[in-house]
Amino acid sequence: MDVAARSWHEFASSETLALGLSGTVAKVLGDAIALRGKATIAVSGGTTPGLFFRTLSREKLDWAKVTVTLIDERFVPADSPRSNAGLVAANLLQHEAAAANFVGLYSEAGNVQSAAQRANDSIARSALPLDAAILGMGGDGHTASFFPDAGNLAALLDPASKSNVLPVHAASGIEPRLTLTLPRIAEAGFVALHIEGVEKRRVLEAALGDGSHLPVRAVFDHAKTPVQVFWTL
Ligand SMILES: O=C(O)[C@H](O)[C@@H](O)[C@H](O)[C@H](O)COP(=O)(O)O
Repeated sequence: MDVAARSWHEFASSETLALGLSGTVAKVLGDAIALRGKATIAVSGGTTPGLFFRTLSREKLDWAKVTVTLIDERFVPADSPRSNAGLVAANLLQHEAAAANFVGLYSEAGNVQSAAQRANDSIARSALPLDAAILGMGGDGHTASFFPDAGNLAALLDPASKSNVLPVHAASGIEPRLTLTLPRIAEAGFVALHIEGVEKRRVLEAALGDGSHLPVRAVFDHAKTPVQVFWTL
């Protein structure tokens, strides 16, 4: 299968990358609002996106018409230091973007399977189709919570999946996880992969090489639009 076309956007610093990605995302969301009266964006957690979030939070657009959700979440409450919802609340849903609507994936359900079912339904009601999906990538080539050691990786990456959100049990994910499935991400109008550093560039190049089975490759193979890679040293 040919790898989906991709675009490589290289920046001199994290600061200029954050400005470039924020400006691009703000235009994507503004165009969606102009066309449909609303916009949805799913963002990733981790250590990389903080500066991008803080920069995007100051973009001037009709944030009240924007729904922000998550690409994936650790099965922890929002007040946990491991929570992606907490990261987004503290860094993105501030300033101009404080007016946005947020739909998380975690709920107090007794277990991650029940939480995934609840999230599956709430995402269907309020966040699909995504106008923008902003992905990160781990050093093992995972993106979202598509961990190589996930027991249900085939289900997570099934391009024909009807599920929106699935639970994930993977030792490398630390806590149980909740993640959007590959098709819900691949269907987004704009898909960006935000990675920083030489090592992650090497991992991505390996993932895009012939015969690679690193999970991030599935996004490039199935995205309906060229994946926009935003990278800096
Ligand atoms: O919940 C998460 O951790 C993210 O959604 C995950 O997919 C992240 O994007 C990668 O693990 C990269 O994380 P870093 O930015 O910390 O390297």
